[in-house]
Amino acid sequence: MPLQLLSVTSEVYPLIKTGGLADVAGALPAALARQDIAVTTLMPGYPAVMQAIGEGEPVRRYENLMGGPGTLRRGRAADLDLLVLDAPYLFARDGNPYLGPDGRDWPDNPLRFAALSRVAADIAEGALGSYAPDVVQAHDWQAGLTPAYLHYNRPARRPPVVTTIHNLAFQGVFPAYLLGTLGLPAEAFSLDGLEYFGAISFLKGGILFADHVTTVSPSYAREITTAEGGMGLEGLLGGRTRYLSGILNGIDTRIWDPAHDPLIPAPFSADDLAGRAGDKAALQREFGLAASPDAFLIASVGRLTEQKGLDLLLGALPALLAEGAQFAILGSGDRALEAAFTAAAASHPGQIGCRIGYDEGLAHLLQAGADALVVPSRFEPCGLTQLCALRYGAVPIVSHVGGLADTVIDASPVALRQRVATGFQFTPSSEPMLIDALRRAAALFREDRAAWKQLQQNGLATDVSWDSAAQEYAALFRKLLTPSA
Ligand SMILES: Nc1ncnc2c1ncn2[C@@H]1O[C@H](COP(=O)(O)OP(=O)(O)O[C@H]2O[C@H](CO)[C@@H](O)[C@H](O)[C@H]2O)[C@@H](O)[C@H]1O
Repeated sequence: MPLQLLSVTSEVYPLIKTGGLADVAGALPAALARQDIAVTTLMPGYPAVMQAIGEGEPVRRYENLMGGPGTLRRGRAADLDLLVLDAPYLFARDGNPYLGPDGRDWPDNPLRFAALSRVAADIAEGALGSYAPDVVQAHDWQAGLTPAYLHYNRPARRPPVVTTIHNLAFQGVFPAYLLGTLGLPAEAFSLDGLEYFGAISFLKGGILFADHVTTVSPSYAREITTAEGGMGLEGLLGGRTRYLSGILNGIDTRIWDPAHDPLIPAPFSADDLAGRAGDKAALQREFGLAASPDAFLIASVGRLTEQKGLDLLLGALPALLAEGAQFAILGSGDRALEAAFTAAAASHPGQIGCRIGYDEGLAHLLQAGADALVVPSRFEPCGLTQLCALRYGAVPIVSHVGGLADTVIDASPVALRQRVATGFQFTPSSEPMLIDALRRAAALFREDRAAWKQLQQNGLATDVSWDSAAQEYAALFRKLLTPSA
């Protein structure tokens, strides 16, 4: 009988995605299945999700869930076993799951995600009868109240809960007066409860009341216990290091497979990188760059935010152009950064190309056609784009933080000699050090193509699949079920 895991998440690829959380929640179930773990995913019934499961099978009805009715429906979509919280007054809104059309957080976000966590706790307690999980995995602040409800309710059945932090920058902090509305007792407003600088924090609840906390890389697990990386929660996290671990993310190697990728014009593999030339030409066409096979083409893909250090990249563009390099960027986010990269492309036609928006196909083309992928993050819990880059032969140029530090081997003279390097790292995350790394990369590309090809082949040979992460999660879940643990 497989171990039954309830995964609680606010987004799942390919049903709804704003960031890497969706990729992880979408890919882990298949990898865990190979470890004899059956995952059921609880998520909100956004319109796209309701459409994907149709009617589903109603398994529980709520007359009053945070102020309105809801139905929990069982269904299957995208190869996932789903429990969907169909509560139209909370979730029947198109577009971004967290933001209204004005780009601001929905004002009722605390109610929306408390409802998700409340239902998760009910399922954990055994409310469904037909299904009761052995272990619960609560992802990010949106599921953070799950172990808090279990703590304050003191149910007879209380399976272990693992809280997984994908990004400590988002904590779900809301006014304390909401406690009653969220169905939490007044005692929860305390230092050893949800209280956080005079407000309440959903993620604090997730950390405090979980049996174990994971984050998505070993380095980030360390960084979040420091004043610099802990975002105000370092004290709590530092006091719980016995229950805190970092498990490095993978990527879905079926979706990201350069030998069989319908989203790129020319397939390739580690043994035969020749196809990349066709992909590079297509990328140059698509981004309006000069059709030059020998130009050093650097790409960037992701959310345009300060976290990702894209303001540093903006400052480094003149140096990059001075190296004769080309630059292609795909992303969306901060309006000022969107405007700045759009303007940079307009003033450097043929050298800089920019696409604002979200586009899976272009993301694949960028990875397949670019010579290098730059990720200059200020902090990075894991990072998925550099993993895709490794698998696609786009040499990653990354800051030495979090999961970036854990997944890229810098092309130091020793690593080059030993033929183990996979990319370039720089530290600290500053403009001068980024420029230095870009210059190092440009020089190697120009002067030693054999060494460059070795970097690409080492990247392609790196295991970026979910297999070892799934083994680590499986070992953790099983340990939590062992009485002596
Ligand atoms: N405009 C666009 N068009 C197409 N595709 C786009 C895109 N913008 C982003 N993507 C894709 O979305 C994914 C984002 O992955 P990241 O690791 O950068 O996630 P993010 O920072 O959101 O997530 C957080 O959670 C993840 C998962 O744990 C951590 O890896 C990460 O460090 C943490 O910040 C990548 O697969 C990327 O290709």
